[in-house]
Amino acid sequence: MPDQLRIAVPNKGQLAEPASEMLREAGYRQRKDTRDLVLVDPDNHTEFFFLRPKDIAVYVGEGTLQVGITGRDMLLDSGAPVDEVMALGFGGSTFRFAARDGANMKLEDLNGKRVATSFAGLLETYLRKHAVDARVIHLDGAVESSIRLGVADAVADVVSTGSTLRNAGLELFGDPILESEAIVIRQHDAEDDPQVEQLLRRLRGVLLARDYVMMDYDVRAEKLDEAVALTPGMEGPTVSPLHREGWVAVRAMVPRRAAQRIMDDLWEIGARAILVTDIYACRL
Ligand SMILES: Nc1ncnc2c1ncn2[C@@H]1O[C@H](COP(=O)(O)OP(=O)(O)OP(=O)(O)O)[C@@H](O)[C@H]1O
Ligand SMILES: O=P(O)(O)OC[C@H]1O[C@H](OP(=O)(O)OP(=O)(O)O)[C@H](O)[C@@H]1O
Ligand SMILES: [Mg+2]
Repeated sequence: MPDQLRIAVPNKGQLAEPASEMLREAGYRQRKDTRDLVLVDPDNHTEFFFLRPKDIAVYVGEGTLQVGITGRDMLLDSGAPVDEVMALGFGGSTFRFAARDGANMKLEDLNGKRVATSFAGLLETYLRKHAVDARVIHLDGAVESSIRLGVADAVADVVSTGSTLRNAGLELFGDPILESEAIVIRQHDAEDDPQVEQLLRRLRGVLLARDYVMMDYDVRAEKLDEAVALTPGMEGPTVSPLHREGWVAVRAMVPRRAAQRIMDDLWEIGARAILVTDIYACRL
């Protein structure tokens, strides 16, 4: 019997719900009560620990938990000895500088100034790399208010829609510091672990099932090459005989976003009975 796989999952905030949803889709049990801190999934020999997203890299870095889900910004901020092993496509945000609207700040202008952030590690690394000598004011959250309240001259914060910044009367400046999203992390140089490999395969399957649909259609045999160019599939489409002289049936995975355009193009070359279905789960 293998040891339990121990996985760290955000207990609250922007990543908590989508992370649990993805694990559920990958066939794992997830908590029903958002106050639960631990959940055992005996069928999968897995234990889930619900922790603050910022702490997850610390636990995984110490090796007490083999795998965790957190934000890329939080991983880099922690400085923990962990690696990003998979991007999960949700919890997308950009880490950016902002200052009072109309201040027209540039990165160099931060020399000698105070910059408030809740990602001090990430910010200090960036300032050092760009040889900017600013004082970093470490706050826990609601960083946007710090300028108005006289605690800082600029902020470095997570931006998604930008509405929090706008409401606080701030404007962005400088290049984006980091593009972040939810990721899976593991300890540096972690040994191969079949349970972890299985988790990653399952998550990859969920991502594919979200991003791709299955397309089926009938086409004249002489048009098959043109059709296959439109729907190359993952490893080549399945082509089956059709009980109709001169026609074949084709089945291939296509990107969900492109499905309507591909259907139009297939129709143009004479394909008919074009069907699109959701993929419930997959392993490629
Ligand atoms: N508004 C947002 N939209 C999308 N992603 C976001 C947003 N705010 C934060 N994130 C991302 O979600 C991850 C977790 O951030 P979150 O704000 O949930 O944690 P936190 O600040 O520690 O918790 P809380 O805000 O509940 O105190 C980070 O990687 C961050 O980049
Ligand atoms: O660009 P927007 O779509 O407005 O989102 C960005 C805001 O979302 C996060 O705040 P959160 O609710 O996590 O609060 P926090 O500052 O206390 O972490 C982040 O820190 C920004 O304040
Ligand atoms: Mg937050």
